[in-house]
Formats: sequence, structure tokens, C-alpha cells
Amino acid sequence: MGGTFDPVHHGHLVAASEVAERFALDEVVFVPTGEPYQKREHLVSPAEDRYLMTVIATASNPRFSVSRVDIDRVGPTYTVDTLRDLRAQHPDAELYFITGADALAAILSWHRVEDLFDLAHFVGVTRPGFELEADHLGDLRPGALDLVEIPALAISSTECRTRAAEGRPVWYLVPDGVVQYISKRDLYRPADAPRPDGTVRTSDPSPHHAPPLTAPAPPIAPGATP
Ligand SMILES: Nc1ncnc2c1ncn2[C@@H]1O[C@H](COP(=O)(O)OP(=O)(O)OP(=O)(O)O)[C@@H](O)[C@H]1O
Ligand SMILES: O=C(O)c1ccc[n+]([C@@H]2O[C@H](COP(=O)([O-])O)[C@@H](O)[C@H]2O)c1
Repeated sequence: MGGTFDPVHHGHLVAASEVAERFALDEVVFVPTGEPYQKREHLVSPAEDRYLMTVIATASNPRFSVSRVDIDRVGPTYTVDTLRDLRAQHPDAELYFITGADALAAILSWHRVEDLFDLAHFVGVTRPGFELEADHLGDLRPGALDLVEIPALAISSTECRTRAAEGRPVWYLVPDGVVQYISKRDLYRPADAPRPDGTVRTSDPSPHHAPPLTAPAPPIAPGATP
């Protein structure tokens, strides 16, 4: 399952879990994008932060793992490269690529879309506010896509970022460890916004690499804002 995961939220996790169950998948590999070129106009958090949040969010599920293939590749992230790299790492695996209805609607604009369906079977999951239609693939490859109805969770990373920026809670939209990571790294808050302790950040979080996590994040009581 590819995504920008800025931050990863329960909509992503439920989608992965539902598809894993439906297709009896052995493993779901979350692949945070390196350079999500179609989101360039927005400010995207450093790849290492998005990677670490995804590791934290998936750690409790033995069937979930996180791959660095996209964040370690230089240049715009294209799914055709993601799938080729994963295929090289797992030559005997049957690959499925999980997308939400919104991403699926734009799939014809993806780089080398004509090659994608040789590399993986595509699974589109329902998402509140978006139509899920096989027509989005045009007549590229009949049978290359399955559509799966999942429990509707109207959660988006945009909403989580907006809430965090405004000092509103993201508890229960994202896993607890991700709430703590957002707080620890001071993600999404405007640089001049006062923190809960009254201090003001003097510089943005490092643009490319998060500092090593040498100590666990201090516990934050539910109800406190990140
Ligand atoms: N609530 C959800 N339900 C189902 N699928 C989702 C949901 N949120 C995201 N997805 C899917 O997960 C994948 C990764 O999404 P992404 O990381 O861009 O999250 P997002 O919430 O869409 O982010 P943003 O709001 O920043 O655009 C995409 O295929 C997307 O369609
Ligand atoms: O290959 C492409 O051209 C392409 C264009 C847009 C998105 N994708 C992939 O779609 C997945 C979801 O992307 P996003 O931007 O909605 O987080 C992620 O794995 C992206 O790399 C891929």
C-alpha cells in the first residue's frame, strides 16, 4: 500500500487490514512515497518523519511492514518503480497494490500506467466522498482491478494536519504513537505558534532527516492537544 502518509491514519490501516483479509495476503507492505510529485505544491513533511510514523503505526500488526524503497530512491516517486523494486526483492510474490478511490480516479495520469498492470493486481477501496468505479481504468486491462467495500472512515491526512496546526486533537484519528511522534517532532504547527508549554519553535523540523529517536516520547494524556 503506497501513500504519502503525512501522517498515516486509521483510514490507511483499516484499508490495509480489510484487503489483507479479503485476499488472504501474507503481508501488507506500506510504502511511504519519497517525492510525491503530484503533491509538490503542498508542503510535505520530511520522508524520514513519514517513514517513522508509518513504522510506529504498523508495529503492532505482525502482517504489516514498511518499505524504504520509495524514500531511498532519488527523484519523483512513480509506482511503476515501486512495483519493480518490490518484485526484485520478492521475486516469487504475487503483488497487489492497494489504493483508495480518490487515488484510483487519477490512475490514468500515473507514469507508465500501461506497464502497471503487468506488475501487480490493483485493489481499489471505498473512501467516503469518492466514487469507486472500474471505469477509471478505461479499457486498459479488464480484470486487473478489484473493488473492495471497506468500513467508511472519513479521515484524511489533510484533516489531521489542519487539526494539529490549529492545536486541535488528532487522538483516535491516528494511532497513539503517531500522536506522540507529531508532538515530539512538532510537525504541522506553524513556526510561530506557541507550544503547549508556552515556548515558540525557533526553526522548522529538519527538512530531510529526523533526529535519531534516542528516548521514548513522554506520555501525553488523552485529551491533551499535540
Ligand atoms: N479514509 C480513507 N479510506 C480509504 N482509503 C484511504 C483513506 N485515506 C487515504 N486512503 C488511501 O490511502 C492511500 C494513501 O493516501 P494518502 O497518504 O495520500 O492519505 P490522504 O488522507 O489521502 O492524504 P491527503 O489528505 O494529504 O491527500 C491512497 O490510496 C488513498 O486513497
Ligand atoms: O506513479 C505515479 O505516477 C503516481 C502518481 C500519483 C500517486 N502515485 C502513488 O499512489 C499512492 C498514493 O499516493 P498519494 O499521493 O495519494 O499519497 C502512492 O504510492 C503514490 O506513489 C503514483
